[in-house]
Amino acid sequence: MSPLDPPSATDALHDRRTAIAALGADLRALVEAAVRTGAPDEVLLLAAKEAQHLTALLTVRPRGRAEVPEVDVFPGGIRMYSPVTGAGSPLAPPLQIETVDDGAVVGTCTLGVAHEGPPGYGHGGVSALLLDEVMGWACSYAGQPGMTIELNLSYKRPVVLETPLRVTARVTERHGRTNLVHGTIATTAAPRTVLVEAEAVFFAPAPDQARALFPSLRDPA
Ligand SMILES: CCCCCCCC(=O)SCCNC(=O)CCNC(=O)[C@H](O)C(C)(C)COP(=O)(O)OP(=O)(O)OC[C@H]1O[C@@H](n2cnc3c(N)ncnc32)[C@H](O)[C@@H]1OP(=O)(O)O
Repeated sequence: MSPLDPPSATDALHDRRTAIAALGADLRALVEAAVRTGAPDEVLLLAAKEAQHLTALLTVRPRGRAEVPEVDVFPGGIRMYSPVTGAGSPLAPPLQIETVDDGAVVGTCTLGVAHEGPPGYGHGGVSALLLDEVMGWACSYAGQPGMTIELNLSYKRPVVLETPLRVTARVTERHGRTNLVHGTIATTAAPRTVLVEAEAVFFAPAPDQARALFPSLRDPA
């Protein structure tokens, strides 16, 4: 089993994750519709009322700011509400960590108009988001989950929206708790044509640092 495979889930956990993902998918469709709509003002105001109703429906036992959701595996595992990979997040494309290819971690996703920077193209910050995530997974895959302490990007070509993307990352060097990581974004149709390239430094906090940063962690080691 790869370290990226989620551990087997109980039926209740599976059902909860399925329900979270169903809501996430519809919220993403709603966000995309909202940023593309040409509906008249009165329809927007009606939709705003409906959105307030939904917010009230969901504001039940909200989790604390630093609480790890019970449906997650942290660190190094499934994050249902991640703004990048989270099936339950309306912000996430969501990116899927699909394969580990020759030591590299590969993620795939398609950006929508909600992720737009220049018209028709992805926002540069969204590219950084995708790369940061997949580079983080590369550290986890290499056995040392960590936090980004440096991230440098080179934007070579614009990232087209509504086009399947391939994000790759690989740890190139390790020095103690520090990992140097290389990452790229390309389209799945032309994986050799690099659109965005990144170099990053990740740091794996020592157990005492991790305990201070993440008080709800059960096993900081
Ligand atoms: C699988 C899911 C993937 C998700 C990936 C998402 C990744 C993220 O987005 S993480 C969020 C963004 N990153 C952060 O918030 C990190 C903020 N930084 C920090 O909290 C701290 O710098 C922390 C905890 C990492 C290190 O703490 P600190 O007290 O600096 O530790 P310290 O022991 O002094 O430094 C560790 C090493 O890192 C170096 N370092 C620390 N910060 C930096 C920095 N900003 N730039 C360069 N080097 C740094 C130090 O020089 C030191 O190097 P060495 O061991 O060679 O002397």
